[in-house]
Amino acid sequence: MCGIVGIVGKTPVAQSLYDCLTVLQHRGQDAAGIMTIDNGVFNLRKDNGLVRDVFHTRHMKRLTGNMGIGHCRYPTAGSSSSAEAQPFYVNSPFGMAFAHNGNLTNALDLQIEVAKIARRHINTTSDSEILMNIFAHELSQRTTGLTVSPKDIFEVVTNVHNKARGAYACVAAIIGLGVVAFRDPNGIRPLALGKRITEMGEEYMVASESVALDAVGFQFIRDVAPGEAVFITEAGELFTQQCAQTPLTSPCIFEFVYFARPDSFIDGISVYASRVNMGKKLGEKIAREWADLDIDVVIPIPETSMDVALQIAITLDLPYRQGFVKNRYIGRTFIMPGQTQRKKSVRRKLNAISSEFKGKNVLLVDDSIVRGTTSGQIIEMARESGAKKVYFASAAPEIRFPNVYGIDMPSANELIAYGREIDQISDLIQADGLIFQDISDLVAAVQHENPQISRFETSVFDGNYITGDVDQAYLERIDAARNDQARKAPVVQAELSNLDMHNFEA
Ligand SMILES: O=P(O)(O)OC[C@H]1O[C@H](OP(=O)(O)OP(=O)(O)O)[C@H](O)[C@@H]1O
Ligand SMILES: NC(=O)CC[C@H](N)C(=O)O
Ligand SMILES: [Mg+2]
Repeated sequence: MCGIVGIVGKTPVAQSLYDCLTVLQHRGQDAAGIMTIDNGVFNLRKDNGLVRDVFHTRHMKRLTGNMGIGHCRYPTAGSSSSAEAQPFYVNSPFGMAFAHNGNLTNALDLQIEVAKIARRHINTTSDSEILMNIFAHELSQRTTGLTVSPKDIFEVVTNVHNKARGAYACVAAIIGLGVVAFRDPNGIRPLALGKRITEMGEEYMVASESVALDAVGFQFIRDVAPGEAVFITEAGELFTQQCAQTPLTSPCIFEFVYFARPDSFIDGISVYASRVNMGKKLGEKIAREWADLDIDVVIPIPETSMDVALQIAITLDLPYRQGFVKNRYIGRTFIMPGQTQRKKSVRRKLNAISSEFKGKNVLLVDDSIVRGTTSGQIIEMARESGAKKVYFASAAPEIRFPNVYGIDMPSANELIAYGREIDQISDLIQADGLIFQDISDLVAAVQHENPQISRFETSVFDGNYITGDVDQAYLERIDAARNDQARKAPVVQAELSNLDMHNFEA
């Protein structure tokens, strides 16, 4: 995923940007950055690490200015080098900071265009740096002098839509102009718009999730529409326009399953309510298909599955107990880079309360089973704690296809459900019974909160890639480039140490 935020304020914005990034941290734990504009000068701090580790007081003091953008990164393209932490910077035209959530599916083609036609140099392997240069090139083509109208900005975004494919929710801070944000024509990644009224006037903000607005006292105005661009001038005027010819809201359904915080609203859908609905649907399926099972207690696997599990217990009229304690100082395991790190983290992160398992038949609930890292180890822990039988329920269907739109699942072979039937998956994780949500029920659970949304991005479950440009050859290419084995290769490690030329330590 990745979290993005942009603010045009009336007073310094660094602290608000920082606070927003801390509540968007669940979207990206690998790197963080903030870039502000003060008197025609950019101030930048970015590095690998959690938000709280990247920004120290000395950095915050330097991030002066009433306008700026921020990013927290979960790499899904390029490398994990700190040089690929965002925001990126480009100096022409005007000077621009740029942050991106999502993943381009035509990055290679665009890179060639950027080099040959725009004659711009890309210094990293990040797709976001390419997208920034496409945007900058279109801006330079569209404008001659120093003045840029909202109409110019909207034409630039229209041209970006005509070129870029994949998922992109973006925010750019441009010297002398303001902040521009836009969302791809399918609206795969979320983007919310908010406003704060102060004595000095109105301040505007865009952010990946509405929780970021809540955190700093901005009022939610609405979601940025798929294909739409938002332009907030330096003076604080807001302009918006639809810039795509055929936009069709198709949010990524995995945002609702796992990524987003439950207290966020995305495209008019309460993430929390959608998870409760998932629990109801799955509970009803369990009641239908496992009518004679002897389940004593429902236990969630913290943290994301908790809302789903509680509703399953209510639907089945069974007790709900907290059988695992989560170490609050360990982040999310699924978005960690590399299987070795993910595997080690499960036991450090979760510990069982034996009394809740001893002599009982337990139903463990998780939001999803991706590589099976969590489920396998958790079932083992439940047995070690004395459970008699361990059943397992997943609020998402079987994940059998790679993700190309900003979730780091590049390789089908690494997915536990790839090429396997439910019984085989159950055997692998050593469950006494395994049940998955049906895809139609998952879609219904989310759609129930906003029936106007007719389509969701569901490729990891059904292999239907809505941008229409993902074929087998493409999937093989990203598998070869980004599977766990490829990322361990020594050449990549060597490359990482050479790339960093953006940061400076103070
Ligand atoms: O099958 P896997 O490859 O293990 O992936 C799925 C697991 O990873 C996620 O948890 P994570 O620890 O990332 O975050 P959470 O605390 O928000 O549940 C998700 O909630 C599942 O528990
Ligand atoms: N998950 C994301 O949104 C990642 C953004 C971008 N593709 C990167 O890898 O930095
Ligand atoms: Mg989890």
